Amino acid sequence: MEFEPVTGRLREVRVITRPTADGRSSISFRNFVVEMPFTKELNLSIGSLLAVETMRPDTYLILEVADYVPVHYGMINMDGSIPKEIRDQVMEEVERSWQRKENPEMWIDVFTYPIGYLATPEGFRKGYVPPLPGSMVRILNKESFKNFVCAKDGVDIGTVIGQGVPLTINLNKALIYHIGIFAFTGSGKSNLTAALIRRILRYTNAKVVIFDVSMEYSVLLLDQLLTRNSKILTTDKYPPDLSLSTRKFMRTHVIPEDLEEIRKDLTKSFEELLREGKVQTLYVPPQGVINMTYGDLLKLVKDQIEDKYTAFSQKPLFSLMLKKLDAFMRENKVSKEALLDADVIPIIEEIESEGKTAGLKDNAVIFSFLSTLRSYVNSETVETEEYDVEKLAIDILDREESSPRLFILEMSNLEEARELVAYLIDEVMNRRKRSFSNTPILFVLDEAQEFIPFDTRQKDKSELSSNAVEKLLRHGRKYHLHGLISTQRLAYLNTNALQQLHTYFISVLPRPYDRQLISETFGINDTLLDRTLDLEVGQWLLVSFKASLPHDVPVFFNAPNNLTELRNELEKSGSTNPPHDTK
Ligand SMILES: Nc1ncnc2c1ncn2[C@@H]1O[C@H](COP(=O)(O)OP(=O)(O)OP(=O)(O)O)[C@@H](O)[C@H]1O
Repeated sequence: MEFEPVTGRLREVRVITRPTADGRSSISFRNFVVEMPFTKELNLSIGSLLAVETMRPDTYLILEVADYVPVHYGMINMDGSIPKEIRDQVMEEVERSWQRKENPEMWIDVFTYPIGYLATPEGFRKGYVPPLPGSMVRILNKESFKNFVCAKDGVDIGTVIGQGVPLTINLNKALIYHIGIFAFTGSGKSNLTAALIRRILRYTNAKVVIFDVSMEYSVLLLDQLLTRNSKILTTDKYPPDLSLSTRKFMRTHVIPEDLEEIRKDLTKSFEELLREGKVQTLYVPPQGVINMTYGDLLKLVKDQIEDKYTAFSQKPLFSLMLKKLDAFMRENKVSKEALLDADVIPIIEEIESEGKTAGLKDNAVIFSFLSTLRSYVNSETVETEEYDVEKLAIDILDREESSPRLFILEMSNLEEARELVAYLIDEVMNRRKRSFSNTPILFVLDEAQEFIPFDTRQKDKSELSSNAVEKLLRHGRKYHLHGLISTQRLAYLNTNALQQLHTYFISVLPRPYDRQLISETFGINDTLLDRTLDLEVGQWLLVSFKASLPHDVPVFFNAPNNLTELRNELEKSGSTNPPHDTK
């Protein structure tokens, strides 16, 4: 470990306790105040890492800077009770002394907190040993910071604020443990999402499925759509005439201001996408014409038990079937929303054999019920011309190297979108369970509060989408199915889903509740999270829990501008002309 030349001393330890965001309990944070000299050599910023001696020899506690303020001894007890004239005199004197620099009456109070790591002669390890008050505190230099924070051979996703080093992350691991992007509207969520997706497509073998309710990503990832095997799926109908459909495409998509000057090139590129058949209409069945779920079967069997016309001799068998279904679903973690599949056949066979042993006649109702059920689960799906959810799931799961890697699902109707999210995730999960493959699939949910709200409803289909996404986040990892969710309000989100994410990107969240929720989930100091309020568009705090980074250190960084990357790529592929030389 190497350090900056300027050192400080640990002056105070403060423990701050506050009620949790839900008001049910309380949470404490340790804060350490370090005194650093006020000198121009001091190289310190929010997010800098410090090392302080502890009670154990050769063991240093690592602290992260959450805030820092200059202090002048002359003003320590200054308040309104001191006469104005004296106050003015003192302040003028203090103002002059800041210019003189390196005056022992001035210093910097640095507010830090322990991030849960110790530096020992054997290297870094997780843990906490109390530091010794008064002892020396050193600042990790750029190289040591980089070694500790950034993933070796990782993918570059921007620049660490204050350090100027590239922030590299382990993208594969970030994917595995799901990703969340949280920020107030206009902070750059779509920009960061698109920048991450282009890196996922480039550096991993994952397939990406974007549920796009704001119709943004066809533009933000246009270069990827042009150069990769990909699909834009829309519930809208496009006219067969190419120029008319291109015009419609341009009309229905928002072109960011920064791309206005290449509008003509964009039109040509969209025409190319349409000509190549990369834009397809997705057939969504009218309500009710959907495949049977396990929940539907449970209801059918229950109805048989309750039906007064069902023969008494058969009722116990229906009850047995219900019991077996219940046990099967519990054991295999099959939800009621899961589509009914051939896995149910052994239960059908068992009940049939029980019926025969019990001496039921061949024409008993239960036998015809079981036999129609068997034909239903064995039936091949009716081949239709339309590109539907099932065909989409098959394409998403296609293992061929040449199969599409990027799918953008454009959905302007929210209820339809929720249904689609639920059916597609269920269909992909069920098919993956039956035919395993380890190609990762990432589902991207923008405006996640619409799909996994805190308060779900059956009526607007949010119950359906929320259950499916929760299942994806809870169990998807086993099947290499992952989620990236982005939202502007955490408070409106299903908290069960939130707890499954291990990589968080946070920018400005104006509501204290949202920030508190994050600090409690990850045990990050409130003061550090409050600094996200100062972030500018495109600046983020990355928090990872055993995922993107080698150590769990919250890190502030500048994200790349996706539109610049898009323009560069379009230029490289000859889709746009290089900008005119203005020199
Ligand atoms: N890293 C960045 N560098 C430069 N510009 C950026 C960066 N991130 C975002 N921007 C710009 O800021 C603006 C808002 O970004 P973006 O649309 O991604 O925000 P958002 O959070 O998704 O907004 P909304 O919630 O309204 O969809 C855009 O013009 C975008 O190009």
